[in-house]
Amino acid sequence: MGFKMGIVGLPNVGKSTLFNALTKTAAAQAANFPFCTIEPNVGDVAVPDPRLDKLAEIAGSKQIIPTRMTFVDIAGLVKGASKGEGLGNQFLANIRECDAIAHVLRCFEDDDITHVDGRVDPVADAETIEMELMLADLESIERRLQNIVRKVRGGDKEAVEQERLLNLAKEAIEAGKPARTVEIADEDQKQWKMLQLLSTKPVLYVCNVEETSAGSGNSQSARVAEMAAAQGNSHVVISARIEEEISQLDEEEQEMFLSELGLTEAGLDRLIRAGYELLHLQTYFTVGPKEARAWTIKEGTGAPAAAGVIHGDFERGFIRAETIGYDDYITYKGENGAKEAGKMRAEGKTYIVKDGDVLHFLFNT
Ligand SMILES: Nc1ncnc2c1ncn2[C@@H]1O[C@H](COP(=O)(O)OP(=O)(O)OP(=O)(O)O)[C@@H](O)[C@H]1O
Ligand SMILES: [Mg+2]
Repeated sequence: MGFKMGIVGLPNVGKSTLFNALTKTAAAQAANFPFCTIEPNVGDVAVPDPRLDKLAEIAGSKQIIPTRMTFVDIAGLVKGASKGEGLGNQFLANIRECDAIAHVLRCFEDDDITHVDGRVDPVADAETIEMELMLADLESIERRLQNIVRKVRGGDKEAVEQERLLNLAKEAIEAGKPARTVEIADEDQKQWKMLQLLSTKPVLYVCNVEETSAGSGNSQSARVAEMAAAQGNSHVVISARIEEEISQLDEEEQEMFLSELGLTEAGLDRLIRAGYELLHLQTYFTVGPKEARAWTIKEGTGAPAAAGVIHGDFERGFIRAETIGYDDYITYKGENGAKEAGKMRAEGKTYIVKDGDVLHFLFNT
C-alpha cells in the first residue's frame, strides 16, 4: 500500500538535507541554493522497530526485514505558490499525492544560509506555508463547486453530499483555519478524504535546529512546540545536518556519536516513528526461521485485509490467522512456548489485528 510523507517547507530550510539523511543517500542534491530540488525525490525508509529484533532473536530468523515508509522530498514552496509563484502548482500536486506532511521549519541561526524572507521565524514560516495550502484548497473548492452546480440542481445525491462537504471546508478556510480542523462524521470520512484537500493532510512539524541544539532544542523550536500543541499537532526537534553526518557512519560509530551529543536515539528514528503515528499506522509481524518481518497496516484493519498486504491471494483465500500477541511471544519465548501456554489463538475473518501481533495466515487458493 505504501504510505507517503511529503517533506514540505520554504526553500532552503533543510528539506533535502533531511531527505538525504533519511534515505542515507546523497541522491537528493543539498546545496545552499534555493530551488535546488526540482523533481521530487522519492525514497523508501525502513521503520525502526526494536521488537522485530527481539522476535528474530527468539525464532533464530536468518533475515530481518523491517517495514517501510516512503518519503518525498518536495521542492520549496513560497508565498504565492497557490497563484503559480515559484514552481507553484507542480509542488502542490506533489503534496496532494502524499498521505501526510512533514513540515520542515528553519530553527537554526546561520548567517551563511539564506532565508527567503531574510529572518529566522519558524512560526511565521509555518503560517506562510499553511496559508498557501489553504489558498490552493480554496481555489480547488470554488472550481469544484462550480463544476457540480448543475448536478446539485438536478438533485444528484452524490453531488449534493459533495457540495455540503466542500462548503464545510470552505467555511473553515475562510475563517482562517485549515480544513483538517473540521469535524467530520465517520460515515462521511471516505468522501471527505476523496476531496484530497491539502490542508486536511495531517501535519508533523520538523524543527531543524543547529547542531549544538540537537539534544535540547532552542528558543525557536520551543516556539514551534507551543504552536504545535495549541493546534493539536506534533513536532520533532532534529538537526538535519547532524543527521546527515550520522547517517554516513557505521552502527558502532553512530552510537558513540549520539551519546557524545547527549542523544539516545537518532532524530530520524524519532521522526519516522512520529510519522507512523501521525498516519495511524501499526505493525504486525510474521516470524519464522527464514525471516522475521514487519508489515504495515492502518489501525483497525481486519485480518483478511492485513493478510492482503502480503499477497492478494492471502486475502482472497483467507481461512484464519494463527495469532500470538507480541508480549505473549516474548514471555513464552516463541511460538511453541506460546502454543503450550494456550496463548496461540485462531482468529477468523472479523478479527481486528492488534499492534505487535505475530500472525501466521492459513488460506486456500
Ligand atoms: N540544521 C542545520 N544547520 C545548519 N545548516 C543547515 C541545517 N540544515 C540544513 N542546513 C543547510 O541549509 C542549506 C539548505 O539545505 P537544503 O538544500 O537541504 O534545503 P531545501 O529546503 O531542500 O532547499 P530547496 O527548497 O531549495 O530544495 C544547505 O547548505 C544545508 O547544509
Ligand atoms: Mg531541496
